[in-house]
Amino acid sequence: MPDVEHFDVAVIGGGSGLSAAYHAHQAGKRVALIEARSHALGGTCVNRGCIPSKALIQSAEVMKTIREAEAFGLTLDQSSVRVHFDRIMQRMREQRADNAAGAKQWVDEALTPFYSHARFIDDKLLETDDGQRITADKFFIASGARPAVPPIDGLEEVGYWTNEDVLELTTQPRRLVILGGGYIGAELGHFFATLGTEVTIVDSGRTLLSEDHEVSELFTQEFGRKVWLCMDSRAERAVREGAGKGLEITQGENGETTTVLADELLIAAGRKPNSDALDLDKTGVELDDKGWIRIDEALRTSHPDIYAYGDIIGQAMFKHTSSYEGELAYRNSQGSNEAVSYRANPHAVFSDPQVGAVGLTEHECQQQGLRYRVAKKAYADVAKGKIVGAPPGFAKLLMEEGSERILGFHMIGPQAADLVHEVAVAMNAGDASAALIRNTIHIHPTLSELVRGVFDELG
Ligand SMILES: Cc1cc2nc3c(=O)[nH]c(=O)nc-3n(C[C@H](O)[C@H](O)[C@H](O)COP(=O)(O)OP(=O)(O)OC[C@H]3O[C@@H](n4cnc5c(N)ncnc54)[C@H](O)[C@@H]3O)c2cc1C
Ligand SMILES: NC(=O)c1ccc[n+]([C@@H]2O[C@H](COP(=O)([O-])OP(=O)(O)OC[C@H]3O[C@@H](n4cnc5c(N)ncnc54)[C@H](O)[C@@H]3O)[C@@H](O)[C@H]2O)c1
Repeated sequence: MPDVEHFDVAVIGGGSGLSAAYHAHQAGKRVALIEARSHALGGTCVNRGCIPSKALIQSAEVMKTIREAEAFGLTLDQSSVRVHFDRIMQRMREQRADNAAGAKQWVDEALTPFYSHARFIDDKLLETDDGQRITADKFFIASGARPAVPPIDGLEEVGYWTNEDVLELTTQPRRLVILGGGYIGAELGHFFATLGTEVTIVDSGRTLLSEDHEVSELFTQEFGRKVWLCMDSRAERAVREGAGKGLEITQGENGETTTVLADELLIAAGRKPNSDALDLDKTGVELDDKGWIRIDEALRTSHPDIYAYGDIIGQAMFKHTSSYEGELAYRNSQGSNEAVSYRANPHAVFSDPQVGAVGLTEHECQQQGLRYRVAKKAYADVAKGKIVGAPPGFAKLLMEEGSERILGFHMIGPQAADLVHEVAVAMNAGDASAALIRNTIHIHPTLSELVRGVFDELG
């Protein structure tokens, strides 16, 4: 029988798992970190998600600036612009490797790493594939999620990419069909389309993105200028025609069936939890019917010494959110009792236009029976908005009637992801009063005047 090594804390997953591990290490605990992929510390965000996708999108943003130069009095020979796809991909891979190496260095120095796949073989007893056994006082499961592939006839035979395969490309596809117009479809669609790939997005919804309805509507309208959109569409089967591949789709309830063809097919239709290979039945940790780990407000599972956070709990699947959850879960494991709160949890879609938001959408305000007031202001309404070219886009504020509490804030347009933060800070401060922003002097001329301006509307 292999020896069992005991730790204060054991963390499964070297992505946001590093958050709980970091706080445990800072507190002087002996920490075991179990990660199946030794070359990919930092998990999805560093290796398959945030970092590589944003590195690619940066190249698209530069291309957009070149394409729009004329409007700012700069004439460029557009036909001389060359896309070196291989260099763009190489740059992304270097950034990814650099980040992963930095994370690995810290793990190797600060923690006790086990680079192997782990599963529970008993209550509070883990075994790795290479035969090591680990017990701990407290466990943290941060084993994440992977691409969900819908059961579409013929898909496996025809072949497809996920966001992970895209990162290994060396040549640019001429035409691409993307199934799914959520975060990944909007972001990678922006990357490919801006660099000249003919992109078609197929989605079952009526608009792209699950944002406040006015943001989703404007996004769909603007994004539809550079990609083909097949909305309200059901994928019936995957097909191959000559060298091309694509989807047979039906639009609407009784709509016609058509085929959308391209060189390649990218599936971006949501995520699936990595709970299936952990043998959680040995621990009593409960899953919901889709396999996400059930947790309470303290991020504790149904086992008192096992916590779970990050994508594996299926809530707000963002890097910054899982880092926050990791710190909270660690504190709760040490006697604190703080409830997780997503009230002021911001998010962004790094597409074109860009989206940034925090708090409730207008539909959520209605569903919760809240009495609210709405204000909206366009980029073109502020000086800096005009200076940057008066792009389509706006800021939208939802404020509670009477209390003046900020309920939600939504932006679509340049720098929306950065601009939304001051509202998140205000929502975290005291009574989350809209007056906090209204009474703050903002620099002129900046796009932050759009944020202040929309608060002024309800002053
Ligand atoms: C294309 C894409 C772009 C994204 N862009 C953004 C963005 O811009 N901003 C943002 O905030 N979020 C973004 N996200 C979401 C973000 O990446 C995730 O929410 C976050 O990385 C989740 O972290 P996690 O630790 O829960 O899971 P992961 O990072 O997936 O970590 C789980 C780790 O556990 C390991 N593991 C799993 N099972 C076991 C086991 N049994 N034994 C040992 N190891 C195991 C895996 O190898 C993995 O390394 C993006 C996601 C994708 C897919
Ligand atoms: N900027 C960011 O923070 C960022 C970026 C990328 C990914 N992510 C995270 O990764 C997660 C996964 O992203 P995603 O884009 O795969 O999922 P998503 O949930 O954002 O979007 C999936 C889309 O696919 C559509 N869809 C699903 N099945 C379909 C089917 N059979 N036919 C037609 N349409 C279908 C849905 O209607 C939806 O619009 C996100 O939820 C997000 O948490 C975050």
